[in-house]
Amino acid sequence: MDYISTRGDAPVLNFSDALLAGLAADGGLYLPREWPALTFEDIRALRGKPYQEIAFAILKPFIGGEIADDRLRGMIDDAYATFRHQAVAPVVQADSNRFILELFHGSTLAFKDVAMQLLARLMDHVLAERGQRATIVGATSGDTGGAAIDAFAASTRTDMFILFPHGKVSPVQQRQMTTVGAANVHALAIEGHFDDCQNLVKAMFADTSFRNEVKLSGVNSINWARIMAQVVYYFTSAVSLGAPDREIDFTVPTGNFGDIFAGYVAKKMGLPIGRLIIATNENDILARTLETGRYEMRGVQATTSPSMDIQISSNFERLLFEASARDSEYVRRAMAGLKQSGAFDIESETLKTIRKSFAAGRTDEDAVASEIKRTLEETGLLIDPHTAVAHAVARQHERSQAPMVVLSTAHPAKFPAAVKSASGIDPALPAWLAGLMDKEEQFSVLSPDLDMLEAFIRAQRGSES
Ligand SMILES: Cc1ncc(COP(=O)(O)O)c(C=O)c1O
Ligand SMILES: N[C@@H](CCOP(=O)(O)O)C(=O)O
Repeated sequence: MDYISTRGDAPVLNFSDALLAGLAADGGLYLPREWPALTFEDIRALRGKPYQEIAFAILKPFIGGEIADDRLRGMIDDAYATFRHQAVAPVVQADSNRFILELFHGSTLAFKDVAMQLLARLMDHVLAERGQRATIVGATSGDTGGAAIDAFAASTRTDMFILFPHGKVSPVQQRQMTTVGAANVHALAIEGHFDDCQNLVKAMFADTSFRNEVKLSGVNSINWARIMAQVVYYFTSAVSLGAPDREIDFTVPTGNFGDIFAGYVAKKMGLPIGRLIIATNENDILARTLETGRYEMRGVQATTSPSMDIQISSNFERLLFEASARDSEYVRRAMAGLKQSGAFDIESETLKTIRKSFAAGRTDEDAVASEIKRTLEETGLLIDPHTAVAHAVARQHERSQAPMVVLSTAHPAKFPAAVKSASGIDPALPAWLAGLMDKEEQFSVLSPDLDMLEAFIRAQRGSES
């Protein structure tokens, strides 16, 4: 399978090279040249199969023959053996026609584990085959960082630097990044917002000499392999609810647009998804964009769903590319507008195409707290604030013709203060994380300065490679 950049000006790569590249050299994001298509019968045949087997069927066409089948199966099995639920991503009924897809049964209690556990194995495999090492950088608003550090702590071929906004992640999220104690991983608290961290990561990729010198790679959802691994649970949940014989709607709590874009990919591959509902907190840039056709940044608000406190939603670029019939010149213009003025307008045909598949809604902080309480009363389930954002928005978009699946992206124990204040219940961390809050932390505090950051990475990486 060939991979092309959304900006049309980077080399076409195979899967392994796209995996290691992270971001394309022209600043764009890699996507497969064409979408693998599954027939109605192919999808029906997935019913009743274990998660791992469905993962193999969905992922193989994206990887082509680059990894032997038995090796790929082994990596999938190992990745999902780390999950504490046999189904990996179980579906729980919340109402007659509303279901919750639980994506938080991995080691760090967030949906990021689903992709990150596989990504670490894929990267180590490709690096080992080539006899290479890589320096991985990542930006996190809280969950990507913990999942990445957990997944890569055992890696012998990578040095990892995770940038998080100082003081703006939950205490559990912070400790999942700062207490691992592995020599190859470094947690960096940046004085700024998540968008500053993400901009620094993109700036490091744009600095060609640094990129080549340290063999830079990335694990944010700018890396295609992250999206690819997340496509799988759209299939597992949809077939468990009767697809392909009926349409399924999904509501996804959205920040960087990676998770919901994976749903769009599943739809492109033939899964009968009716609507993909973008759910935002008060940082509602995506809901406003769907409504007005103008993507326009405003200041970031701190909320109880901090992982979605984002203004620059990286994967929206992938959607623009697809919805504009892969017009890379248009994508380049839009991204230049965003960089220069913090805004761009979506062409009317592209917007029409987006609105055919997507709808959007926002919630405020009061609604999130009420939703946590209401869901507990109605279903007995304690949900986290990100899931509550999605649940509240899902209620606005339900229709009798299709079941609604709400993606539950984090365990409530990652956000105990917000959950307790809304529900009165203090959610306990699972046994394997007991003692997390008492462990000694190790992290460095840095200002959002590219030169200083690159110097820091050179020095730390140099001392350990
Ligand atoms: C718990 C949680 N929910 C939702 C999101 C938003 O997902 P995405 O950035 O893929 O849109 C994030 C961050 O990515 C998250 O950590
Ligand atoms: N919400 C994310 C932000 C980074 O998103 P990613 O999916 O691009 O890695 C987080 O928790 O870090």
